Amino acid sequence: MDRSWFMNSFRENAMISVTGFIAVGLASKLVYEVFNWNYKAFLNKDEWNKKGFKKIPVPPKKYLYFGHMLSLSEDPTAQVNQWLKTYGPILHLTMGVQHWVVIADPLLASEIFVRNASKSSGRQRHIFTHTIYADGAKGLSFTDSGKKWQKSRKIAQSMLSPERIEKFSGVIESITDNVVDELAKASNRDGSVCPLSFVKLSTFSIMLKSLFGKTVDSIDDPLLQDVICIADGIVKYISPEQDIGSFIPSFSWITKFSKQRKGMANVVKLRNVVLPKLVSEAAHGEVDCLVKQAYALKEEYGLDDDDLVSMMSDLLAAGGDPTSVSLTWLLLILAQYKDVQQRVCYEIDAFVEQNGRLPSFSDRENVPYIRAVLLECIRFRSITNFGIPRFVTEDIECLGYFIPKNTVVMTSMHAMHMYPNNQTDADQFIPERFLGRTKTWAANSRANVQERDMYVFGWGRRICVGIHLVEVEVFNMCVRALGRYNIEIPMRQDGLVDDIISKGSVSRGLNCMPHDYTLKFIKRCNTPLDAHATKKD
Ligand code: HEM
Repeated sequence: MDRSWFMNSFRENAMISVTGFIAVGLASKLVYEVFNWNYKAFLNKDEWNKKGFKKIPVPPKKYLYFGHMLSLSEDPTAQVNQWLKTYGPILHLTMGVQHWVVIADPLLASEIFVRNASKSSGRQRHIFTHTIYADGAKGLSFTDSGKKWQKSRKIAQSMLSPERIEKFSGVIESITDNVVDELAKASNRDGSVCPLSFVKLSTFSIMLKSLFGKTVDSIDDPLLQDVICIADGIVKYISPEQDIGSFIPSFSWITKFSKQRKGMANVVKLRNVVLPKLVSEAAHGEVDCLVKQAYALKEEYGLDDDDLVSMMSDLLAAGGDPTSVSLTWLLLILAQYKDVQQRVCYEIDAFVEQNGRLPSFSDRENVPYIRAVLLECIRFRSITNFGIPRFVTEDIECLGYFIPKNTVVMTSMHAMHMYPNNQTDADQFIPERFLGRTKTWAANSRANVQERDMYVFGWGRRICVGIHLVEVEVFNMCVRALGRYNIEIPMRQDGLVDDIISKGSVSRGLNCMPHDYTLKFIKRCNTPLDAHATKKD
């Protein structure tokens, strides 16, 4: 039995030196809770074994009181995906007092999150995100789907509409160009470069500029450091192992005094200093930015300044962090699959020869291979595995299954993208499978389940509001990096190149990151872009 997942949270909480007194108290409390839990489990039993419904498979190694918590390995994502492979596309896990249902079948997910949207659009009661960070009802990402959430969501959707994002296309292109140049400089200086901090400079600069009209030039900018620190904190503390008290209420005292709680409190403190100032300066300043638009709508929608601050904090974090992860996968995949990189370069060069400039996002129709590569990147390596878990607020009956109220439901994006019914050779990187796909990612993600190719942005009412912005950023990074540079994984001393992609991913909070890697950026010579630049001179 691998208890490392569970034990890590204890180790981090520095609760190792338990005195005899505490140990006896704890043991008595445990015995009481076990009886209590057993009794409750007995009463609730029928909910999960209702007559006339199919039984949702329960993986083995479910322990008394702790349920599956002790069976999750060091890497819970890999363990759950392994169970999904073995027991089928729907699982029932018990995590202490919580019941989780994990789905790998897109059709089932669609039935639960789209057809039963009114019952499945709550958010998990995670103490850090739901209670401490969102204060129960503020902002967008971690609140329940009540009236305030609906209003905030409407404003966010209008702020991030394709038409509004189009107005910032010049800003996005120029920030991406600067970051690509910085990557190349660092690669020349040091022999190779780890892209993570540079792509964060790109995604967070784009968020700061478009939301607040703020410009940051370097990774060391204090404002950039603050917002990255807030986003990192949210991504870290939202993961379930940070929140033992929500699974085992009798251990909630650990959470109260834990290092994590202090960490989350510091994140909220920093947010409460940085965000109100940013929002106020943007709302009353001269620069055109998305906060101005939100500020103008706030009274009509019955929101106050605090609501706007929480919402902007959500957009900043959700906008900056996962997009940077998708860019790290993109650069790695392009570097490792050299033949794909070469075909992308041919397509860029052909476009430049005809048009005298690099393709912009509005030219995506004219670069079908690049479109297919970017879609396949998103499918092949999921940026997040479980997304932001949902909470079921009313009993659901779907496709012969019964999911009781108060269940946490989540999808495994990885398992869905690798689902054999959806894709042939799903574990291979084959961009050609998507040649001919013309839908934008936002349209693809909202399409009827039979027509969807991507699941990483979620489902139904709570589907990600930033899909269009992500696609624009990913497109620009691909085109603007490979328009001017080739990227390579540095050769080892033995003359071979590491296969980093096959190592799989590393969980960081909600995100799935590539294993550490560096890249070489090599200037491409005699490209059509150079020829056009010379002609202009
Ligand atoms: C590659 C990048 C991104 C990925 C993989 C991603 C993924 C997700 C997922 C899985 C959800 C939960 C959806 C659900 O519950 O069904 C979500 C929600 C959300 N995303 Fe994204 N996202 C990304 C980028 C962005 C960007 C750029 C923004 C904004 C600028 C954004 C803003 C949000 C917000 C506000 C929510 C909460 C929506 C709600 O609860 O109503 N995301 N995202």
